[in-house]
Amino acid sequence: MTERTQKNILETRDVKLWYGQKEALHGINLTFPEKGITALIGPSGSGKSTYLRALNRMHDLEDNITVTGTFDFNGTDIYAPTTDTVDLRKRIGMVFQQPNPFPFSIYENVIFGLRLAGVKDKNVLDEAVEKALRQASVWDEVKDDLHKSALGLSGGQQQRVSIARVLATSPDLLLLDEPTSALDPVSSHNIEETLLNLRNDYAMIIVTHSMSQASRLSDRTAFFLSGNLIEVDATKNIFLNPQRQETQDYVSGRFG
Ligand SMILES: Nc1ncnc2c1ncn2[C@@H]1O[C@H](COP(=O)(O)OP(=O)(O)OP(=O)(O)O)[C@@H](O)[C@H]1O
Repeated sequence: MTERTQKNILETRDVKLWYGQKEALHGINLTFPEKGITALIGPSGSGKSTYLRALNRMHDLEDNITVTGTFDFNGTDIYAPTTDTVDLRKRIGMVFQQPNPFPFSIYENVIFGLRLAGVKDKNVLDEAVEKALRQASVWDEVKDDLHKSALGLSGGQQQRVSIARVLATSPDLLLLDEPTSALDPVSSHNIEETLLNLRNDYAMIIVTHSMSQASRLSDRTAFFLSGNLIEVDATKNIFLNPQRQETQDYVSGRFG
C-alpha cells in the first residue's frame, strides 16, 4: 500500500468527546488514506471504540455526549448540521462486534440500505446482492439460500452477510469494531481473508484487541491510551520499532 501517493479520505483534528462531564477523548489528530486498513489498538477503555463511533456519528443516538473537533470526510464536514446521517452512514458503513443480521432473508438483509434509498428495480437489486456477497466472500456458501432467513447462518457467515450489507450501499469507508471477537478461529480467519481482499478497494478502520490480527491485516496502526493517540505509523514500525515507550510496553505485552 503506497500511502504517500494517496490522498486522505478522512482527516480528524483535535477530536474531543465527553460522556456527560467525563472527557473520554482528549484531542485526537488522525488522518486516513483512501485505501487500506488502519488498526486502532490499545488497552480496554483507551477510547478506540469511542473514536470509531464518532466517525459516523453513532453517538448522536445517545444522550449527553458532546463531540468537538474537525471531521473532514472528503470535503464533507461530518458534524455539520446539514449533513444527513442516513446518507453519511451509507458512505461510512459500520460492522459491529456481534453479527447483527435483521430477521429477514439473506437477500433482504443485503439490500436493506438500497431499499431505504428507494431502489426498486429487481435486476439492479439482484446484481447488487450477488456483487456484495461475492465481495464479502460468502456468495458460494449462500447463493442457493438467498431467500432463507439470515438468522439460520453460522456466526461467521452472518458477519460476512453483515459486511455485504454494508458494501451494498457502496461506502467509501468501512468501520469495523472488533469484527471477529465473537467468532471462532475459522470464522475469524475467513473474515480476515475477506478484509484483506477488500483492502485495495476501500478505506477501512478496524478496532482490534488482537495484536496479531492488527499485524496480519493492517497497513497502519494507531495506538490509543487513556483517551489519547500515542503514536500512529506503518504497522511494522509500531510493532518492531515504536517511537514511544508506552507503545513499546503495550506491544510487548507489558500491560493491557
Ligand atoms: N456510554 C458510555 N458512558 C460513559 N462512559 C463511557 C461510555 N462508553 C465508554 N465510556 C468510557 O469511555 C472510555 C473509553 O471507552 P471505549 O469503549 O471507547 O474504550 P475502548 O478502547 O474501545 O475499550 P474496549 O477495548 O474495552 O472496547 C472508558 O473510560 C469508558 O469507560
